[in-house]
Amino acid sequence: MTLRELLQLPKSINDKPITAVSLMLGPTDKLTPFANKLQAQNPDVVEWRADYIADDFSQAVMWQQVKAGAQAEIAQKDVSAMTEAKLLAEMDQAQQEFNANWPIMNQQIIKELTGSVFNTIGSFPIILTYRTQAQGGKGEMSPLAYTTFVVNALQSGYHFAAVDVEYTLAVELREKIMTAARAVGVPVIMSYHDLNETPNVPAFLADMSQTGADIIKLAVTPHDEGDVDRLLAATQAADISQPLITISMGVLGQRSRIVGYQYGAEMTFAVLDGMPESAPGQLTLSGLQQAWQSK
Ligand SMILES: O=C1C[C@@](O)(C(=O)O)C[C@@H](O)[C@@H]1O
Repeated sequence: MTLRELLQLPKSINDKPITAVSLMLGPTDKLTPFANKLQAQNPDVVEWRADYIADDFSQAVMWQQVKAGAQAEIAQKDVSAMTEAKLLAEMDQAQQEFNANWPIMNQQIIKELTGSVFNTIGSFPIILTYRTQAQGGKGEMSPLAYTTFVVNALQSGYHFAAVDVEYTLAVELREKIMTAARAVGVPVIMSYHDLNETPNVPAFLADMSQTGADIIKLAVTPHDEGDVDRLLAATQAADISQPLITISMGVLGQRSRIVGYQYGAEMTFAVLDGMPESAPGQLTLSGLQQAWQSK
């Protein structure tokens, strides 16, 4: 099956790869300007980089907010030391209750976050990605909290075109996400970023292919042109059953984003004009299209 078929995208009218742009908005950013640019520039899919927002609604952050409110209330009261001790004990109790209620609250928060993304840009197929810091993203959640976030988003009732799972996540957590994805008919992209070098690409692709994921994505860092060639050659020679997305990052690797499809990379990530890149070396969508036209 091709990646286009897996993601249920319309047939390509040219031979070009699927174009993806990333949505990287934080809690105070507005979605509408992004949505307007999206309509105007029209990529094939949008990757929701949830790591830009999810941590602002983590259990620790939400408890800090609740606690600050309660503390402000106590501070306003003129209370004796004894009463204060009692109020602090009540706060402990409140924290325990908060923790007990957290799974349900978390579910609700994630549903609302997902809903706001789908209500604004849901006319585009959306890939769900939570990228950890170790893999080049902003996400600082624990592996378990990351897993819970992704599982909840998958179960929120909104249908994602695909879900990204980091290859570095523990096998049992990866399996949890894959099981949840399968239950709602969402294909899994197993992804790995090497932010330092271009490793042994054939070995990596073969190992990643064993995970049972539907799509394999490998982004690496070149030190010279030879590294970029190596990535492209390994993409072409890959003997795995899943569709592939391979990227050589940084300016040096930029040509992999333009010509990678000729070697078998079925999706390429670009930037909407006037938006920040989600990984080093991304071209603008218009720059990418110009590069294709001038070939
Ligand atoms: O995995 C990828 C590919 C990417 O890292 C890139 O190099 O374009 C950009 C990320 O947002 C995405 O999740």
